[in-house]
Amino acid sequence: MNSNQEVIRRLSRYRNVMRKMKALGLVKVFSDNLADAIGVSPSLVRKDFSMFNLTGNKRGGYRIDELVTKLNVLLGKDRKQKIIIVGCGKLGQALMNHNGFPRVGIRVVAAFDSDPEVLDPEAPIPILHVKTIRDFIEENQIRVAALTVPEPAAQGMIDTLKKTCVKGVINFAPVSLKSSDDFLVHNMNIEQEIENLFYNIHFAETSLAKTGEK
Ligand SMILES: NC(=O)c1ccc[n+]([C@@H]2O[C@H](COP(=O)([O-])OP(=O)(O)OC[C@H]3O[C@@H](n4cnc5c(N)ncnc54)[C@H](O)[C@@H]3O)[C@@H](O)[C@H]2O)c1
Repeated sequence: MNSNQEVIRRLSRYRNVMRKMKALGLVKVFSDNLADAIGVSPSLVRKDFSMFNLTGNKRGGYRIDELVTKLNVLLGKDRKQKIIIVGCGKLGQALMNHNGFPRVGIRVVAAFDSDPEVLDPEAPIPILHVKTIRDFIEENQIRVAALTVPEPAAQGMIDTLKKTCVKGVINFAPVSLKSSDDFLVHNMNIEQEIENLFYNIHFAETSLAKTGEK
């Protein structure tokens, strides 16, 4: 992830924390609170905010309402976040039924599959044939897609999406697909994440054991 993406990810996390604080009745927040909540230093919070002219001060803190509104604009949260899902198998269906999306303003507007058996154009989230995907994307100005097709179909689908107005894909197939300047791919490789977790645990345990030996 490049440094811009890291800042954007932090802004989104600040926003989510502040929405929870607001729901608890809090009016102001300090950089230390946000830093604690997302595990960074207070000075990094202030640096992130000053980069986007988000005002407040060390003593008086930031007004949560104002900051959330400004972050919404910065992150494009004031616009509808429509996504489509490509591949309506086990994972695609799980994402379609995920009730966390509406809470954060994300709307799954349609899903696509190549298997005629799973199509359901009349469903609340219509499942349409993938051959109609380009027209649907252009008509509905879709900018983000979730890719839940089998690995062999993933690159071909990226090539198709690149010819549309889609600008970003979250890819769940276990293949690392490349981003370009105007087309972002976030690869979510669950196997790799679990493997890394095991490696990290193993590394921590063996380092601890070595330290104990000294
Ligand atoms: N199921 C999981 O828990 C899980 C977890 C992490 C990652 N993944 C990955 O996500 C992807 C989907 O997994 P799944 O378990 O849902 O598989 P699945 O076989 O249940 O579903 C895949 C769906 O994609 C459709 N499809 C195939 N080619 C297509 C194409 N060219 N265009 C449109 N649709 C197409 C199939 O008809 C099917 O409905 C895989 O790459 C898998 O490795 C799955």
